[in-house]
Amino acid sequence: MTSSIQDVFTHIENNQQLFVKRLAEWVSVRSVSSQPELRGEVLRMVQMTAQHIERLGGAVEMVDIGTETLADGSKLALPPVILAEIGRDPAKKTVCVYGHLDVQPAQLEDGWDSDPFTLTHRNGKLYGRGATDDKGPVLSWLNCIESFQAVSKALPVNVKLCLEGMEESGSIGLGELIAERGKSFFGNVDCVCISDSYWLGTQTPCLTFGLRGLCYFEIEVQCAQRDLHSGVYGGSVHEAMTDLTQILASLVDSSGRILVPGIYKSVKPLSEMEAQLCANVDFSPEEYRLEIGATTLQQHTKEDILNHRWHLPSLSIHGIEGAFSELGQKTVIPSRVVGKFSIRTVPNMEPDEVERQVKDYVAQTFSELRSPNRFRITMPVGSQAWVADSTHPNYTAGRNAMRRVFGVEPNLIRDGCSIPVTLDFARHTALNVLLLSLGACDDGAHSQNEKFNLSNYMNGMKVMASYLEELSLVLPKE
Ligand SMILES: NCC(=O)N[C@@H](Cc1c[nH]cn1)C(=O)O
Ligand SMILES: [Zn+2]
Ligand SMILES: [Zn+2]
Repeated sequence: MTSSIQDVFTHIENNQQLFVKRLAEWVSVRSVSSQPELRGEVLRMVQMTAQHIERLGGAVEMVDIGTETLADGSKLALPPVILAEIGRDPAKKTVCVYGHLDVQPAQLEDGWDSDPFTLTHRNGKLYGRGATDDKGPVLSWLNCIESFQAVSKALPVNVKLCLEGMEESGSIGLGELIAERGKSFFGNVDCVCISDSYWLGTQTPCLTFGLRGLCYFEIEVQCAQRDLHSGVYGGSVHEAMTDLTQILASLVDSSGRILVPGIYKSVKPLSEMEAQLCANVDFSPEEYRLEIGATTLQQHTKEDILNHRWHLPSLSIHGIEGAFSELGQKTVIPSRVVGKFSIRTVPNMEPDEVERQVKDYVAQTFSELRSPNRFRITMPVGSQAWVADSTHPNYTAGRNAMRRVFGVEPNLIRDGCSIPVTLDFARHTALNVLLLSLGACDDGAHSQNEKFNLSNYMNGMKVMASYLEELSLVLPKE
């Protein structure tokens, strides 16, 4: 008797302990792509995943994508990209699953309640860096495929995998690979699925069809050849931090309005359909405020909040490299500081124009300080916003799968974060990309105490299994 999708679901349910243990192994690898000293860990994570796919009978290619040049001019090898395939039945459709194996930095001292790289199960939540962004979802795909195999149910579609180790650092090198393999590895792919985004709330599942882009800036100011005692030298040096903080303060006002001249001129006006979408989704401003622990928000209605998160640019100041930030009262004048901020871009903003506007404005602001210090501004990462065709059968398959597992209609939403590869697929292929969101809004991606709900982990694997079956039914036959 052939196995059913219910048998796959039952296998998933019966192997919860094994799947949690595996996630713990993955989270324990400190695959932080932004810290060069941990590049070996990113490589180890990629190799572990490749071996896991091979154990599932997959064919794996580890593609060398070269090196990156660090701020000091040195070269560092980029982690290879995994291009793999499980199932090559020419009679079946093919989906390509994308995910990333690198994570954002984390340390206990940031305010975690447990070691960020030790998966900790508390009250039905699996706490650890990468649990939701994006190791949990990537591992879910492999567990899902294993569950089909375990009950001897053939995969309904062929599955290709594109897994990288640099997403949290701007997916360096991936775009070129997709361009190069657009007609080969990606040539027989029918659609793409990415699970690297989050629900608007904690209960209603979501499909995401739009993301903001990201323009990341670094402003370097140097006032001396070494750090200086602020008592001995203070008052006689044009301090780099003084210059930098005045520049940063000139970028955005307390209402969140970006002060760079012309930055809003290319923003696409809100359409009636977009306004309606904001009005229809299941989202509570009060739940959102309480969940993030803010006393008040910049906006107060559901529509206004979502419009600002999805359809309008925002500017965030992230930190200052070289500034003193430890506990205690170090009395130093930092000789060289690098301020870091980013602008989330929305449709029709172009990264090149944003770069020009920001650089002109910051240079003008710096010149008005009449400072003799050395100054430089760069934009290491720049990407546009991304919006998919949510009427594509790929979205129908996602919707049907979510409805089957959760018993409710998923919300169709946009998100304010960025996933660079979505643009690479749009630029170099004609493939539809579905963001099959598995994480809850309070998962804390990039934040302290990042977590993945055990229920989202387990139900997510069932959604994936059901999505693969739905794809085989809804994708048009040739
Ligand atoms: N889960 C998606 C995500 O977190 N994407 C990052 C992408 C990034 C980070 N630095 C450069 N790109 C995001 O911050 O949106
Ligand atoms: Zn991610
Ligand atoms: Zn992330």
